[in-house]
Amino acid sequence: MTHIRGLGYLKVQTEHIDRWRELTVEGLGFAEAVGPDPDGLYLRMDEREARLIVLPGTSDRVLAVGWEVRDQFALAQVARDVEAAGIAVTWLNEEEADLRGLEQVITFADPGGTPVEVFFGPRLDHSILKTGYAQKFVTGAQGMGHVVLPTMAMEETTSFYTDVLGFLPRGAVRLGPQRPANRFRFFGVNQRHHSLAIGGAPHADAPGLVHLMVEVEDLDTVGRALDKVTKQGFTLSASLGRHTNDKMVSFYVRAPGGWDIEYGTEGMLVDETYFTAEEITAESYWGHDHSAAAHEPLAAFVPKRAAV
Ligand SMILES: Cc1ccc(O)c(O)c1CC[C@@H]1C(=O)CC[C@]2(C)C(=O)CC[C@@H]12
Ligand SMILES: [Fe+2]
Repeated sequence: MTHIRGLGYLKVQTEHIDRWRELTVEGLGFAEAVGPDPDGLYLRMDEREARLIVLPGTSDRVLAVGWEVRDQFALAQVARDVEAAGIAVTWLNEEEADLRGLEQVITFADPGGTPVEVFFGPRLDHSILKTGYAQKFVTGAQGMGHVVLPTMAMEETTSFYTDVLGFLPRGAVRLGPQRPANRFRFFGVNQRHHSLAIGGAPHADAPGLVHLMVEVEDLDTVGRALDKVTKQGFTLSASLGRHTNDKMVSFYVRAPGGWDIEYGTEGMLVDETYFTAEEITAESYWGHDHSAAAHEPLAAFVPKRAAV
C-alpha cells in the first residue's frame, strides 16, 4: 500500500525565466502567483499556493519532484521506508518547510539521481484563480499531473518506486525489439493512469526531466493553447494525438531547457478493482507526430558532453 497520494508540485530552475513565463502564463494559461523569491515564477493550477515553481538559475534542471502524502504519520513511514532502503533522508526544518508552503517535507535523491521531496500539509490560497483560458485544471485526487523521469539505473529506479514507495505498475511500452527488452514504464498512485513514468537514459546530465503533463477539463482549452504556443514560436515536440494507455488527447511543447510540457484532456480514470498492467505497442491511436522536433531532441536522451 502506497502512502503517496499524487504528484504535488514540480520545482525547476532555468536560465530563460522570461521565456518560461511566456510559455506557461500566456501560452498554457497557468495563473501567476507571488512566492518567496521575487524573481521566481510561481504557477497556480488550483487552490494550492503553487504547483509549478520556476526559479532563475545558471542552468536548466529539475530541483524537486514533490510527492504528497496524507499526513505526518504517512510522511514518517515514508521516511523510515526510504532510510531502510539505504537512501539518506533529510528533514527540512520548520522555517524551510514554511517557506515552501508545506507543513513537513523530507528530501532525498532517487536511484537515478532525481531530487525528490515528499510532503504533507500544503498551504492553500483561496483567492480567485484566474487561469488564462478560464479553464479548470484536473488536479484534486488525481494530483497535479505526471512526470516522466530519465534514469541510468532502470532496474533500481523501478524497484525503488514500486517496492519502497509503493507505486503501482500501470503498464509499459517497449522501445525496440532487443533482448533483454528495453521498456518505458508507467506507474500510478491514484485514479490517474500514471503519475510517473520512467525511461532508460544514456547519461545523467541536466535537465533530469523528460516531461511534465498537466491536464485541463476541456478540449477547447487544449486547442486554444496549441494555437497560442504555435503562434509564440515554441517547438511542438509532438502534435495533437491520443495516447493508447491513458486515452489522453494532448500535445507536447518544448520548454526552454530541453524538456517538454504535455498539455492534455480526457485522461481515463483507473479502477484498481479491475486494472492489470498491459503492454501497449503504439504510443498513440493517432497524432503525436514527433517530426517537428527531430532537429532538437530531448536533452535527457542526448549527452551534452561528448564521451572522451
Ligand atoms: C506512450 C505514452 C503514453 C502516455 C503518456 O503520457 C506519454 O507521455 C507517452 C509517451 C512517453 C515517452 C515520451 O514522452 C518520450 C518519447 C518516448 C520515450 C518514446 O519514444 C516512447 C515513449 C515516449
Ligand atoms: Fe506523458
